[in-house]
Amino acid sequence: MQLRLEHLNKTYTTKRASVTAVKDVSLDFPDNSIIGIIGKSGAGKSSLLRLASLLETPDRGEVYYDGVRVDHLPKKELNRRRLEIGMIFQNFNLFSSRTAGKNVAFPLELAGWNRRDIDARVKEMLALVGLEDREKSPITTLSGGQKQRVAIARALAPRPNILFCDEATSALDPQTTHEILDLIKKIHAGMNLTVVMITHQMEVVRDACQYVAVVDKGYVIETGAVSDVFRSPRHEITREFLSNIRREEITVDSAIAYLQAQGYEVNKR
Ligand SMILES: Nc1ncnc2c1ncn2[C@@H]1O[C@H](COP(=O)(O)OP(=O)(O)OP(=O)(O)O)[C@@H](O)[C@H]1O
Repeated sequence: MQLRLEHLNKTYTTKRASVTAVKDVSLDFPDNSIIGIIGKSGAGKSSLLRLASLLETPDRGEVYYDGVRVDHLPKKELNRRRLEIGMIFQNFNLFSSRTAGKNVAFPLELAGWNRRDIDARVKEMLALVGLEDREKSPITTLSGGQKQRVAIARALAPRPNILFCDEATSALDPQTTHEILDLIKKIHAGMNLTVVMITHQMEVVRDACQYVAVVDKGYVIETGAVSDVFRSPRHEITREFLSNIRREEITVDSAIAYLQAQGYEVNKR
């Protein structure tokens, strides 16, 4: 699906203050791409995601899915559009009283699928995420990575054509993050799906996304293909995100020094 945002604005007013979280945001990415939206805490990423995923309506501006305007839809039409949207979250948002299989079944029950089709789809989705043997497992017995796999299976079970990921790997260790991003990329390659990832980690953008938008103080300050933005970032905030990943990367020399200190013989060739 092709997602287009035009001049979106959103202001939240509380008793104490009024905050404009999204300011004149326009974005337009190719069909079925993996898009990263990166920004610091409070930059407006989640607010933007809520507008793009139709959870909230903008004060001004427009949201288009495949060229059709979808903000401010009447309730019935909005509910129909919601079936086209999958979402996964940092804290998984699974039903802890249900098994893995029953979590995946939930949106299909809501959509009125019959029992036989639900059972078959649950098995298919759990196999897709590598958890075919955990259908009957209570959620509480699963690791963080396994929980996110169940959440992905649940989000994609009703065959949405866009998947929003809200800091989906932020609660996971680096190895599990890597595995979940690989899974999302594998699934994306096998189906007609646009993926929008909200993140504060440039590694996630580097490892999984084709396009990126950098958000700061409500504005999109830089956007483009990931390869172009990594090669020649134009904005200081983007450069800061990039230098953060470079600092965290293990250099060959530091890895060799570590292994030698552990008593290993290292052949530098
Ligand atoms: N429902 C709301 N009511 C009032 N203010 C809000 C609401 N949602 C967001 N804000 C404000 O809008 C600004 C942007 O918040 P938002 O959560 O979108 O940023 P973010 O980039 O997702 O941050 P984080 O990574 O910390 O979640 C913040 O100043 C926040 O306090």
